[in-house]
Amino acid sequence: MNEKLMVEVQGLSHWFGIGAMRRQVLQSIALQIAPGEVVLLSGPSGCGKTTLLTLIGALRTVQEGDVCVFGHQLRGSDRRLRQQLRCHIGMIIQGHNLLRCLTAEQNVQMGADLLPGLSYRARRDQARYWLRAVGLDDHLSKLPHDLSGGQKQRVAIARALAAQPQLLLADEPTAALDSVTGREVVELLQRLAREQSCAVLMVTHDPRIVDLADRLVQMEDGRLISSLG
Ligand SMILES: Nc1ncnc2c1ncn2[C@@H]1O[C@H](COP(=O)(O)OP(=O)(O)OP(=O)(O)O)[C@@H](O)[C@H]1O
Repeated sequence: MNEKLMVEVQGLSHWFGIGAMRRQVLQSIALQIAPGEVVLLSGPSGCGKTTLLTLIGALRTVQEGDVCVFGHQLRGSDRRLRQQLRCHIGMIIQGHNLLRCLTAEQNVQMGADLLPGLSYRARRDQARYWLRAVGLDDHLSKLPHDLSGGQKQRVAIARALAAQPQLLLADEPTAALDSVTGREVVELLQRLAREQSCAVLMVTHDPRIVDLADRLVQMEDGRLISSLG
């Protein structure tokens, strides 16, 4: 285990289903991500990208292989450790996952609520800062159903960033965004990676943001087939 790495995956395999329906979706994956590194993960639909992301994000039980996050082994880990680690992992998932009864500002403030020792006002200021950073300062008090798909995606991104994660896992974060906004958002993620030594692993099919990555990793049929630095 290398403690200087944010993520160290070795020999990771994963199966879904039981009995005759059991099917292997990840095959002996190896992946390392250093602090401040932005890694893009791409590959055909169904090849296992989201499964890999959720395993690294401590949202699934590791069946076989090593998954070390911030130097902690997830295989065989208890629920408390996974909960503690998740406080430092930002997730931007497909479908936004915003709370419908909360405004954009309140949704983002939930991210800042994970930071210890901040007053209500400081957490609110954090929420406003990140909403401004994703270009939504005019939409603070809107509920999710009054926002477009791209705006909801930006609120979800602001919420993840407001928690100042050490590791950010993003599943197609630019999918609902136009090319200018998509690039701006990824530039923001890149800046966060640099300034806060946060590691970023992003699933994307978006060729417009490839140049913003430190490394491109390609996946096919549950295997990593290439890694270009
Ligand atoms: N909970 C589950 N139960 C059973 N099979 C699943 C489950 N989740 C995913 N799978 C299957 O595992 C395989 C990998 O799915 P995964 O969502 O990781 O792929 P993906 O590369 O992220 O696809 P996409 O680009 O379409 O989001 C697919 O064949 C999928 O149908």
